[in-house]
Amino acid sequence: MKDEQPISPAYGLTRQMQVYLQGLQGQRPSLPVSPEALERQAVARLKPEASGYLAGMDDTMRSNLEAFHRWQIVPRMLRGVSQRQLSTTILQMQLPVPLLLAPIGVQSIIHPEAELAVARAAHSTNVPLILSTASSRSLEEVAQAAGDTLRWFQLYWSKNPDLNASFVRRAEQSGYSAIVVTLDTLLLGWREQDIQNAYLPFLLGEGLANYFSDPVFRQALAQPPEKDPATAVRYFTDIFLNPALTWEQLSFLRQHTSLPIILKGILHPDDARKALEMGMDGIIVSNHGGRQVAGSLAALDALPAIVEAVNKQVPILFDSGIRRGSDIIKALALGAQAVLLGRPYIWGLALEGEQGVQTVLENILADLDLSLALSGYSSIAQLDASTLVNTRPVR
Ligand SMILES: Cc1cc2nc3c(=O)[nH]c(=O)nc-3n(C[C@H](O)[C@H](O)[C@H](O)COP(=O)(O)O)c2cc1C
Ligand SMILES: O=C(O)C(=O)c1ccccc1
Repeated sequence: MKDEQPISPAYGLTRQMQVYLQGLQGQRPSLPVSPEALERQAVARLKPEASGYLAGMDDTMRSNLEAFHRWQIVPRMLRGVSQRQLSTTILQMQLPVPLLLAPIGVQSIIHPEAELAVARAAHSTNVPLILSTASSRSLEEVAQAAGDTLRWFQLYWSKNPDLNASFVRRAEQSGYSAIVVTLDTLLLGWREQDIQNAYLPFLLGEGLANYFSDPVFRQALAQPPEKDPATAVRYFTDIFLNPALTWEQLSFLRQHTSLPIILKGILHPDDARKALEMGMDGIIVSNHGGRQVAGSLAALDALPAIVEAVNKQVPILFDSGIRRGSDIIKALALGAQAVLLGRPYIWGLALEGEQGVQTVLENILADLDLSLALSGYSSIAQLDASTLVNTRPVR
């Protein structure tokens, strides 16, 4: 697939025709094409604990989706759109598409192949990935499955500074080319479904591959995790989140890596300015898919003011609520350089493993390509505020 150059000048059309031609042979897509149907099917397939874990705060998730609905694309005609340019450059890294896989932890509760299936699908579609610290497979194994696909490592800043430094060193050695520090999860939010189900995957040892394989983590234990998993899990729960973290400590990380550092979970323009002050290389505007603060603003509603505050000094990425190609267009038009896709690829993973992730990615990219062309654009670089109208302004 990669050699076939998945993002051809007519990617969307090629994908459409592939599906329609299969239809002539009596085959229909096995995976639901609409994200809403995909979610329904995945949720029905998963165990209640796993689908409960995927959920977030209903009102914040709804806000994320509604914010996209308030912005609408104004298509332009006859501007020559036979060739489309979807690639972009961020921090001197070439992204084939303005889309990355969001870091999502503990994928073993979704599918036995977990992050390996996702990494293979990222490779076959040439979509960059961001690996969670809390992955079910080690960052080294995932790197191998991802081959030469662009990859970044997401860091949960633990209470053990040596462990943080070790994670960063391992990521550097395994070809991860940026460190994404997640700021919005210094504690886990009040997650009603998980609490109702009395379910936290880590306590069952899920999602701890990077910890259990880490020399610094292992040194802190009297017995290796294989011998005494209960104590290892307890040590993990003691250290893995660090609510004492403050801006000043970001300089520690700066000293420990030459990789670009990108802060994930920014929602206020003053925090974006603070990131610039601290010499950070990029930010991700995100409300964590509505999983942390019930009643928080939609991530998309936070984007314009942050774009203004950052004033092009560092790249801005966006996530929380991306479901279709048109959502990508809207986030880019509002000033993001690229977006992260979260739950939709996990729904694909739940239903069809690697193939499911691949199909979800092929579909959203085909949709993006066609929607871009039909809106009158031959390059994502042409998207700007004039692409959109805000039909229902915020109260
Ligand atoms: C099940 C689940 C686990 C997640 N785990 C992580 C994680 O380990 N690290 C992180 O930075 N973000 C994590 N996120 C947040 C995503 O990276 C992303 O911000 C969010 O899913 C985007 O919203 P969307 O799902 O609406 O696309 C997780 C999200 C979900 C749904
Ligand atoms: O569940 C999450 O949203 C999340 O970000 C997380 C936090 C700790 C470990 C794994 C995932």
